[in-house]
Amino acid sequence: MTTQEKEANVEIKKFVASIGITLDRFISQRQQEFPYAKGELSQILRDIGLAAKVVNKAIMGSGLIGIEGPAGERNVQGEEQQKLDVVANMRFIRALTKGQEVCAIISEEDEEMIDTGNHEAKYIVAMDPLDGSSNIDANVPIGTIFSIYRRKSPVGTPPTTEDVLQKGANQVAGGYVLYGSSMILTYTTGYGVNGFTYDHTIGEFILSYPNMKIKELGSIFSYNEGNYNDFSEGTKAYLTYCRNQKYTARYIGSLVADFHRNLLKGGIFFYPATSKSPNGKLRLLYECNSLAFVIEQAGGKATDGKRRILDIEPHDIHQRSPLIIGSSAMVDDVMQFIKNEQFH
Ligand SMILES: O=P(O)(O)OC[C@H]1O[C@](O)(COP(=O)(O)O)[C@@H](O)[C@@H]1O
Ligand SMILES: [Mg+2]
Ligand SMILES: [Mg+2]
Repeated sequence: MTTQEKEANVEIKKFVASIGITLDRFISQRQQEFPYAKGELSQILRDIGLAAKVVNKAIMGSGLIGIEGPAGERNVQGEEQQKLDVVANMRFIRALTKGQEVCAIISEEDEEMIDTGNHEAKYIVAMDPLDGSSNIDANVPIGTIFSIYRRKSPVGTPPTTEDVLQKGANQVAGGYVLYGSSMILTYTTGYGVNGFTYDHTIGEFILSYPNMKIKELGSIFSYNEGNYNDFSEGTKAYLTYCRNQKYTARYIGSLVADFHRNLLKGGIFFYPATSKSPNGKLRLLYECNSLAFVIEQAGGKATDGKRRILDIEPHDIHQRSPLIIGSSAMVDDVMQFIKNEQFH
């Protein structure tokens, strides 16, 4: 072999080595750690990755192909649906149905549970197909949030509401996709949190954030200042404490983006009960549960101000919950301030 060929070989090896592990390979490697695993959950994670690629393409080109703006319908929450809410919803439902490993889906955009017809399938998916809808047209990062559960009803029968009304602690996987300056898929199956960045030059998600951990004590606090007057005295007292600590205030208004930033940098996000949303604004089954699973696996905490989010028994697929989530020491501090308010 000539020197040139040897050098070229070295370059090729270097290039190949520089490509991190792909999501696909990571999933397969992890699956081997569970001898009983048959690949169904792996397939669902792949289906989510596929749908995310398609949705990302639609988002990137939305201004060019006229899918910005309202769709002219309202969803079950009474919110005006954006065209991209509808597109993302369709794409994720299609990918999960065609993947054949999911028997039922609940979505922010659908009033009722969706029976996919895959009655032999063992899994349920709860999803917020497009999170941060109010930011779509402003080109601000948005996301997708998902939770995966094992069904409770017998395989081979139609899924029931009992299958979808499960507490967060029953999740077998939870995560989100962030559509920002780059697309990042982050998830946990209960064995740590890993983040994958999409490399569009090779069309693959590449492991870029292995074994993510959140700082015990961060210095970012994140909430909608416009709701301040509605907050409880304890929450207001904590916000004063944050200001006195010279913490940094950051609020994007897309839950996934605010969450991801705090996960990387350390911080706390909260959307408490307000007069407009007495039970909080965010939805337990397809916004709070998944992020609570991820944050706990990263060493943080998530509460509704009274209970651990993952212990809340749901009674309605679209029920809302106050959410306080992030660095464990900061969540403990808020809880202390809330506890103290009862004594004043
Ligand atoms: O505009 P507000 O009241 O601050 O609410 C922002 C919150 O609402 C949401 O946009 C709700 O999610 P959807 O966009 O999926 O409906 C969150 O992403 C975000 O954290
Ligand atoms: Mg949302
Ligand atoms: Mg949404």
